[in-house]
Amino acid sequence: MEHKTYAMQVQGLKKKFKEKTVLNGVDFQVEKGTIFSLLGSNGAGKTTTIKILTTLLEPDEGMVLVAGIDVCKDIKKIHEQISLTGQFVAVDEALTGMENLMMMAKLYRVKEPKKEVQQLLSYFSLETAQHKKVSTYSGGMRRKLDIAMSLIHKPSIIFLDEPTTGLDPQSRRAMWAIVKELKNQGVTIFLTTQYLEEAEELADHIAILHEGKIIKEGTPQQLKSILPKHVLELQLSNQISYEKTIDLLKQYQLHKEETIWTVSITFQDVLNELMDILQQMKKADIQIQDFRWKQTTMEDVFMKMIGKEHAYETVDK
Ligand SMILES: Nc1ncnc2c1ncn2[C@@H]1O[C@H](COP(=O)(O)OP(=O)(O)OP(=O)(O)O)[C@@H](O)[C@H]1O
Repeated sequence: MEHKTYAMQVQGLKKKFKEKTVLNGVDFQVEKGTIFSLLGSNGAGKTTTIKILTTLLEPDEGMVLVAGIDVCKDIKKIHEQISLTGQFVAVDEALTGMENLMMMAKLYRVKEPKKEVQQLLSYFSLETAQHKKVSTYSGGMRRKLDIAMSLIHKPSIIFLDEPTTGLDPQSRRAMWAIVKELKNQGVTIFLTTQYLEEAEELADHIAILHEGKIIKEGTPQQLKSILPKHVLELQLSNQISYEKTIDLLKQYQLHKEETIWTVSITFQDVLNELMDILQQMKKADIQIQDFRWKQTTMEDVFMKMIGKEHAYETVDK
């Protein structure tokens, strides 16, 4: 069943812990050389999926091929192809960055360890810190070292489990650049993240895991097209204007936030409807404090897909 264009193929994957079913027939495919992001709420089973794909955990049922190899059959061969960074890989705090890398190079019997290690240190801008103990590193430097260590054996697939959790915005952006560069070099990346905008920024394909199954997948653009594009948020000047607006616009799809006198309107046909609304509001002497167009975010899509109330999907008539 190996497919030339897929780095990973998962079909009918099931996993239970005692009586608790975590994965209940998960299906997805990841094309080679792309970034795939698996999203899900806390406890949805993302880490469980990664553990199965990286051979740390056995599936109960289903087909799981990584680099064309069955995860239940040839673990050693899979290990040559993959790397895992994030929640499980321990960088040794008592060693320097360079020593950590050398340790990995020896573990993988890299032919020219010094040369490879220097290349990685340079690639990740860790040269000046290479002789300092990791315990003195910032969060961003540790993550970079973690990824550098996982690349020493030149894997074709890397698993990044929440690579930017806890990093400041600048380090997150630096990490994004690294992930994109890895993709440019042809590496396939399996990414989990708490930050939906990160998935949107990086992923070619996103799958949403919920209640044991993939409930939606597609490119970020495809997923965002589920929701209306045009949502106008109006902040009214006072309670009377707020109430008048709700009454006046009752035929529209509205989301109301009374405590801040804000009403969001979902449009189908922006131009005509907007002109009409503004005229009616002027006639009714409604005072608008502020307004702005809202962009659909991946978070909006995610909340809608997992059935949590979505601000602009609340129909109040
Ligand atoms: N070894 C285990 N034994 C029993 N239950 C487990 C085990 N590993 C995971 N679970 C349970 O399986 C469910 C899925 O856990 P998992 O860590 O895969 O979720 P996750 O999507 O990665 O969540 P998070 O975003 O919080 O990391 C959780 O309810 C968890 O408690």
